[in-house]
Amino acid sequence: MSVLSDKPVRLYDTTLRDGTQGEGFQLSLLDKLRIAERLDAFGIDYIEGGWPGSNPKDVEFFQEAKKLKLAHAKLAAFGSTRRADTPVEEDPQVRLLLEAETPVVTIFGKSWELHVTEVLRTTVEENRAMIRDTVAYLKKHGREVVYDAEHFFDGYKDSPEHALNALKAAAEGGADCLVLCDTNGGTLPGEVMEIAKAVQEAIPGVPIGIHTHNDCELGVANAVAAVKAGAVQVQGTINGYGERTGNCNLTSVIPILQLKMDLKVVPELEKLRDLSYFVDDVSNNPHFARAAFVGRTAFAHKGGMHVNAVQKLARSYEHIEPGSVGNEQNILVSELSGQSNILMKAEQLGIPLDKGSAEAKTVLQKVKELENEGYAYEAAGGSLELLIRRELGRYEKPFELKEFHTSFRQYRDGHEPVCEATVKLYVGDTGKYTVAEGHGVVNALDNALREALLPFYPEIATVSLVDYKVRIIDGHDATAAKTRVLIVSTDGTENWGTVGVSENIIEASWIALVDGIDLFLQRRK
Ligand SMILES: CC(=O)SCCNC(=O)CCNC(=O)[C@H](O)C(C)(C)COP(=O)(O)OP(=O)(O)OC[C@H]1O[C@@H](n2cnc3c(N)ncnc32)[C@H](O)[C@@H]1OP(=O)(O)O
Ligand SMILES: CC(=O)C(=O)O
Repeated sequence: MSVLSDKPVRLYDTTLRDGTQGEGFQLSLLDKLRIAERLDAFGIDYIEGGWPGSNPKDVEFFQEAKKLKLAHAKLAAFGSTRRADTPVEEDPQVRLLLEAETPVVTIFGKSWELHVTEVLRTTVEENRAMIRDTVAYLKKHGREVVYDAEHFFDGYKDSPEHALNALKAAAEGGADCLVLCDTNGGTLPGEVMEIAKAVQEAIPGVPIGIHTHNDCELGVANAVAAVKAGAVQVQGTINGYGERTGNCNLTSVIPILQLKMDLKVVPELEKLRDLSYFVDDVSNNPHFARAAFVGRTAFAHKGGMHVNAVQKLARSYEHIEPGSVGNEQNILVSELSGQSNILMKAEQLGIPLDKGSAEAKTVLQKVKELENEGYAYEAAGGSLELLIRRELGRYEKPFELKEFHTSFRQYRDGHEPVCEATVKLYVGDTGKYTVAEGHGVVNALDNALREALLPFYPEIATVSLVDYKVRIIDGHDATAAKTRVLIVSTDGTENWGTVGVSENIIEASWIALVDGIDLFLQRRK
C-alpha cells in the first residue's frame, strides 16, 4: 500500500512554482533542489517543482531532481491544457510536461466562462475539449493527473452549470484529483464549503482538492473550510509565498489540520519552524515575526497580566504547546510588565527574586521610567540584564569611562572622508587614552573603545557588532525629539541587544555600544 494512501489529507506544496510567482521570491536551481529535499524530509506528499514549458531552469530542475533520493514525496510537473485549436500531441508545452518524466502532472484549465471567451478567446465547447483531451493524453502516458480548476469559485458563482461542465471534462478525461482554485482569492469560507459540497454531489467518486490565495487574508481559512467539506488535497506554499498576497500558508494549515482537526498529515510537526526559517533563508527573505505558529512572536508574552498567568499555567494564554511546532515561549519586559515579567527574566539569569520584594519593585519601576524616557527593552535583552544586575547588586564595573570625542573630516582633494574617535577610560587605577579611525562615527568609537580595553580584556576580540538600528522618538511636553539606538552584538555563539537613548545620536549609540561590551564582560565574570 502506498504511504500516501494512509493519509486523511495530502499536502501538495507549490512553493517552487506558485511561490516563485510572488514578488521578491526567486530561487536558483540549487535552491529549488535543496527545498525539494527538505519538503520531502518533512513529509510533504506532492512537490510541484515548476513549469517546464515556462523556462529552462524548470526543465533542468526536473532533470536534476531525478537524482534526488526522495523518501516520500511525489514530484509534479505543472503546465496548462493544450492550446485552443492545437491537437494535444502537437502541443510543445504538453510535450515538455511528459519529458519532465514525473509521476504526477498537474494542469490548470479554465472554469470561468469570462476567461474562456475573453482570455482564451475560444468557445466553451473547445475549452472542455482542451481540458478533456489533455487530461486523457497524460493519463494515457501513465501519469497521475491533478487537475487545477483555475477560478473555479468565481466561475461557479457566475454560472454553476458552466463551471461544473468544465470540471466534468477533467473527470471524463480521467483526472485523479479535481482541485478547486480560488485563483483571485476573493471567496469567503462559507462559499468555499457550500461550493465544495455541491461539486462532490455533482461529480461523485473523484477526490477534490483545494488551492487558495490570500487576497482576503482567508487563504488558510478557505483551505480549512474545503477540508471540512471533504477536500482531501491541500495545495499551498511554505510561509505563504506566492502571487500577489500569496498562497494558502502551509506553515499554518499543517498545524491546524494536525493539532486542531486531528488529521495526521506530517510525522514530525516539531520540525515545522525550522522548515519555515529554511525557506526564508534560502530565498533570502526576512522571517515574518508575527507568523502564526512559527513566528518569533507567536508565543511572546508582554502584558503583565498574561505573563503572570502563563507562569502559573502556560495554556492560559497559549492555544497550543509552542514546542509542538518547534517554537518556544518568550517573555518580554517593557512598560506593560508586572513583577511577574521581571521575576521570569531574573530566573532566566539565575538570579532568585521574590514577588513583592523591594528589589522586584525597584527593577519594575526603573524599567517603566526608562521606557517613558524612550528606552525599549523588548529587543534589548542585554541592557535589561545589565539593569537587573545593577539594581540587584550583581554588577562589577569593568571600566570607568572618563570621556569620548568624535570627529568627521571631509577633504577637498577627493580623499575619502575620515571618522575619528578618542576614548579615555580607567580600568582600576590604570588610565588609557586611545584614538581610532572608522568607516563611520560609531565604527570609530567602537574601534577606540576596543583598543582601550583589549590590553585588560583580550577576550573582547571575539565580540563584534551585527546590527545597528536608529529610531527617532517624538518629543512631547516641549522636549526635543530623542534618538533610540539598538545594537546587536555577537561573540560568534550568542547575540545580545543593547539600547541607548539620547537627544544626541552619537551619545545614544555610545550608550548602546558600551552596554554591549559591558554585558559581555559581566557574563564572563
Ligand atoms: C493561475 C496560475 O497561477 S497559472 C500559472 C501562471 N504562471 C505563469 O504564467 C508563469 C509561467 N509563464 C510563462 O513562462 C509564460 O507565460 C508562458 C511560457 C507559459 C507562455 O508565454 P507566451 O507563449 O509568450 O504567452 P503569454 O504568457 O503572453 O500568454 C499566455 C497564453 O496562454 C494562453 N492560456 C492561458 N491559459 C491557458 C490554458 N489554461 N490553456 C491553454 N492556454 C492558455 C493565453 O490565452 C495566452 O495565449 P494568447 O495570447 O494566444 O491568447
Ligand atoms: C492553478 C493556480 O495556481 C491558481 O488557480 O491559482
